[in-house]
Parts: sequence; C-alpha cells; structure tokens
Amino acid sequence: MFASHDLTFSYSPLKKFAFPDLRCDDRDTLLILGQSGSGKTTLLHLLALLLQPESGEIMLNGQALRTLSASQKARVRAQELGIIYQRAHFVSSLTVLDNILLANYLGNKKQDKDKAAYLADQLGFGEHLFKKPHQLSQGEQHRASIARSLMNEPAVILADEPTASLDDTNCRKVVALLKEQSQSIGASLIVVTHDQRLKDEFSNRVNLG
Ligand SMILES: Nc1ncnc2c1ncn2[C@@H]1O[C@H](COP(=O)(O)OP(=O)(O)OP(=O)(O)O)[C@@H](O)[C@H]1O
Repeated sequence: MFASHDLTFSYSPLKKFAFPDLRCDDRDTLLILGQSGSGKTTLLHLLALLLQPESGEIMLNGQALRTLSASQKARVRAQELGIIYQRAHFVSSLTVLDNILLANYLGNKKQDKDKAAYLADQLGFGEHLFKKPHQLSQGEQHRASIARSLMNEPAVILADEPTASLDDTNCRKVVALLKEQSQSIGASLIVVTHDQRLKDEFSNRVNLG
C-alpha cells in the first residue's frame, strides 16, 4: 500500500503547494487529474522521492520514506518505484533495448531481455528495440519509457502523463497494459494527467484543480 499524508512543498515563498492525502492499495489504481500548472509533476516527483517535501509523509507498505537517507531513497526508487516521466530520458548512445535493460542494472537485478522484448511487443515498438532512442517517434519513446518502468516489477508505478502524446487507440492500449501489469505484479498504479480521456478508465480519482 502506497500513501501520502499532509504533503507540502514550495519552490519559493510565493509558490506553495499543499496536496490532498493519497492512498492506493496493491493492485489498485489512482488517477490524479489537474490543469496545467496545478502541480501534477511536482506531486509525482515528491512521490518518486525526487523532491523533498517541506512536511508530510510518504508510506510504502508501512515504511516511512521521507526520512530515508539519499542512498536508501535511491534504492527504493530503483527497486520499488516504476517511474514514467513526462519526457522520456534515455542514454542516446545505447540502443532502446539497452536503455530498457538499464532499469535492471540500476535495480541490481538480472537483465531480462525476454521481458523487455515481451513488453516492447505489447506496447507496439518491438521492431525498434535495436535502434537508438532518437530514431523513435515521441510516442514510441514514451512507450519505451513505460516498458523500462515495468522491468523491475515495482511495488508502485508512477506515471506522469503516460498518454499525452498518444492517439486514442494507443491511449487505450497503454492504459490497458499499465492496469494489466499492475494487476499481475501486485503494484499500485498512480497516474497524474490532464488527459480527460482517462477519467472513465479509473474509478479512484483525485482532483488537484
Ligand atoms: N523548478 C521549479 N522552480 C520554480 N517553479 C517551478 C519549478 N517547477 C515547476 N514550477 C512551477 O510550479 C507549478 C506547478 O508545476 P508542475 O510542473 O508541477 O505542474 P503540472 O500540473 O505538472 O503542469 P503541466 O501539466 O503543464 O506539466 C507551475 O506553476 C510551475 O511554473
């Protein structure tokens, strides 16, 4: 179970955020909707332990995460969190496959090429695995980053606008795959988005305004 309580954060004295409490059980989903600038990415980065909250707590299966050391946070991030960033970040000199396998390497797990190939096929970019990231379209790069986030069977999948650059067909496919994966590995799935198409796909929703 993944939850946050009383999370606050500020970039400056003029820009303060107080986020609603969140809770997402294993195999459950949570959609966080908000307009551009409402703080969706900020919240996702807090949950991903990439930003330090001013106050409040983040709990994963009963463990408080806010006060972990930097190296403990890095371990949780690499092993327990599958993060899909708004913009995909890849090592440009490596193939798409090796970029996906990097998740295993960083999580200190065995590199699983079969799993990478399976996810790439499911996400519709199987024929691009041996290309360099810049040779893929934005949508394909985004799907590659989704595959990378799932490689270590994380306890929590955190997705920032996972469907923003996708047409309706691929949007449905990506949502279905994220749900199917979170079900099969027992993960909590948390999606932040302004994409109103996702409203009907998730029963648990929080609005950031
Ligand atoms: N590093 C930063 N320094 C200062 N202000 C920032 C920083 N990052 C974001 N902000 C501000 O905080 C607010 C929320 O940003 P955030 O990226 O979390 O919004 P968002 O809801 O994800 O928006 P979008 O849908 O456009 O990506 C914005 O007004 C933004 O300008």
